[in-house]
Amino acid sequence: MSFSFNFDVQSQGEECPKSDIQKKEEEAKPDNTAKTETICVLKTKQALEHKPPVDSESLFENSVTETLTVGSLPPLHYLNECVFERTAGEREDDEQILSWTKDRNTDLISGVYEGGLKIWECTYDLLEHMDDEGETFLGKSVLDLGCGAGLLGILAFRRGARRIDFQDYNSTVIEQLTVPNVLLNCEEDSDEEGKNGNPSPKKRTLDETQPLSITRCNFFSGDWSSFLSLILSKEPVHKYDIIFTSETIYNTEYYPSLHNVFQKLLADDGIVYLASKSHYFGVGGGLHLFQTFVEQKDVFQMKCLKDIEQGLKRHVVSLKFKKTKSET
Ligand SMILES: C[S@@+](CC[C@H](N)C(=O)[O-])C[C@H]1O[C@@H](n2cnc3c(N)ncnc32)[C@H](O)[C@@H]1O
Repeated sequence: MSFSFNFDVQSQGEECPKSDIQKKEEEAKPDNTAKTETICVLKTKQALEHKPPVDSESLFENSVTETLTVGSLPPLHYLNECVFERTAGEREDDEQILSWTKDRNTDLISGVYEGGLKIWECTYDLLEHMDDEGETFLGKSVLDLGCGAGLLGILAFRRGARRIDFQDYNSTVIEQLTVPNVLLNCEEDSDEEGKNGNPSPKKRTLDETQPLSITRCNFFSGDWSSFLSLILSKEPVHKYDIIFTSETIYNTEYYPSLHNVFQKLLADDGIVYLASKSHYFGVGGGLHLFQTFVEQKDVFQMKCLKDIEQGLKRHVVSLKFKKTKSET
């Protein structure tokens, strides 16, 4: 598996798949010059809620399923990303990101495709950290923010979380990758049975009252501001006990909307687990810039949980609401 990444910050005059809002703006512009500017400036995508399809068979056509095992965590199943290279033309892809990323061999096109079709390195770091920490997730409400393949949310799902919401910028990622991956994890693995049919220690960590049913999961696409408005529009407003977010702080432009999601949607005693590289070459963001941003906002206490020194430096951190004086 390759961990290299190619950022493609949109250059002038190139044609690329566009978000609905970008398309609308272009229609209103009379000439091509304005069109190019619009593509470069706007990075918004209207939030949508996605329901899993009734007939999901076509999602798995010509696919190869992989299984990831980390320590004592339940095995996590997912589609090998090479399926999109072979079947891009046959899949639903209004955003055209499957064919675009295949042809351009790019990991990220800022504001168009935010990288969700591959599993990024820090997801593995965060899974390892969750294994070390032994979080059970029982009865918790979890958000996998910028989920891509959704392995962090799927871990919470397999471990008995009460509600798991998945959000990705791209609707194609949600429909073609996240939803199929959750479906692949809806059956218990036979190797979780212990000897004589008794539950193994692994299986006992699952909440027996929570069936592995996709009805516990919700799926959203769209940019973070729009996603936040959508969640806040539902009464009663839902707050999350745990927010996972891996490799989502590469672009400093998105820090205000990301921070706003944390601030508005995290439960008072909730926790954000964030995993990131120290620095993202090519786009400029990274953990230290985000930490400065968080300190300036003065809402969250950020704590380092794990540093990984091999290869590009990576980190796992947590964010919790700062306590007011009366609470301490
Ligand atoms: C590099 S991918 C990481 C995917 C996954 N978390 C992983 O670690 O494999 C970054 C993710 O952040 C999300 N993202 C980035 N910027 C966003 C924005 N402004 N609004 C909404 N989502 C965004 C995208 O959905 C994308 O999947």
